[in-house]
Amino acid sequence: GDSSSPSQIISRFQQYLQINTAQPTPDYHLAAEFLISQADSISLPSRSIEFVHGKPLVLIHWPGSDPDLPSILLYSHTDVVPAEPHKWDHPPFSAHLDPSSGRIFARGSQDMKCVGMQYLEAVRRLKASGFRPRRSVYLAFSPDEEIDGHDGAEKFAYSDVFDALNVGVVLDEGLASPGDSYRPFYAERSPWWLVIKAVGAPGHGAKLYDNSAVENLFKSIESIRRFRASQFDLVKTGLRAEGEVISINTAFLKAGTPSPTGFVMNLQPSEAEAGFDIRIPPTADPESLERRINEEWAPVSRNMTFQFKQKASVYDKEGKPKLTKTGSSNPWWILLEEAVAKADGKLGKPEIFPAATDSRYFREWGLPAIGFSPMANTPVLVHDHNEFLSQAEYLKGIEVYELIIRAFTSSEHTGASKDHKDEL
Ligand SMILES: CSCC[C@H](NC=O)C(=O)O
Ligand SMILES: [Zn+2]
Ligand SMILES: [Zn+2]
Repeated sequence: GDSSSPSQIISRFQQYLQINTAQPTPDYHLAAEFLISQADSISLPSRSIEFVHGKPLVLIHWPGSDPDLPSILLYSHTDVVPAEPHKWDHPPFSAHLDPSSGRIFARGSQDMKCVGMQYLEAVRRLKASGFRPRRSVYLAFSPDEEIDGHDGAEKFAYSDVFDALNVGVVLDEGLASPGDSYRPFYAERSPWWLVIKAVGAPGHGAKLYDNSAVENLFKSIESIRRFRASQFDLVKTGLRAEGEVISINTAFLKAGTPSPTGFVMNLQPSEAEAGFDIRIPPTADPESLERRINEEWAPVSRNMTFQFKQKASVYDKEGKPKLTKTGSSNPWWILLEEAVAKADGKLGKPEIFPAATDSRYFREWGLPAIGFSPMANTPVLVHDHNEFLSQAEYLKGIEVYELIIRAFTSSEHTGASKDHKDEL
């Protein structure tokens, strides 16, 4: 049929969603093959690059008429988080379209196969209309975002391939919005995965004594919980947005002496451990949090040690907090606002993304990166059961990207890129 018809557009989205790219065993090759076939069908050159064997990144190029201008990078990740099929109303890789609501159910429908395909559809339409971009446009489809991006975005952002693209601005994922405004993100919180460990003399389960491992750990946990409550209160009272406070949540608790029937009940263990997922906004002071960890959460005086399983810096290469400028100080931001308005959409106020995205690897170079997924009137279902996006919202998002790409590629401002960032 007509490749520009809504049913064909939706069918291509469904095809991408049906490729099972769930961690920890994503079918990256099938996804790459599909994406390359999409590039072929709109006559754009593409390549599949394996910075790490078995983990292809697909790069598609729409050459601009002024290739010396910094380019636009339309970025997305191809992997998705796992799903528990029996807890879904429709199989998570069926991309079932509910005829009455128009909802498409699939893992990845919001995070973020929607965005990757919308970029492609927007380019397809602009190209068909005869539009020729001034700047070059690159589409990158990257592996491994969901497991840290080390073999995906990080390798890419540090590669010669990336340097050769002369990227001036990156568009990456945002979050759905239950209201009618799209949500733009100018920064994200840095993940710190902290494991604290306490040791202490073992003893009889009937004895009350100080400095057992578990007592030592509990003192830390009490302090951690007070800190957590103080941060959460700022959100509950509306003083801060979710992305503006430090979050800390328990990932695991570990202590006890195993026995064939469970745990030994009358023995106080000599070691106890806990793991925490901490997220720090770039607006917070990481040194003061480190002091808290050293002095209150894992003090040597209480026989405690700690280690980080993950510790992303809040600073970029130049030692500045990883923030993309917003509003009138960033010409890209203005272009985004104008494009969304032109599409009759609303743009909410800039937010800090509460979790991690691959944008951190681009912001690390001082590059502007904007998190934006055009999904309004949609519940936030990233990583949840029954993740869905309505076909109307999906189609609307393509129009929004058409206008964004038009605006970004036409603008004459020189912009800045990784090696020439003095202008932004
Ligand atoms: C530290 S890499 C983990 C990346 C992951 N990103 C999306 O959920 C996250 O937990 O935020
Ligand atoms: Zn994502
Ligand atoms: Zn995710």
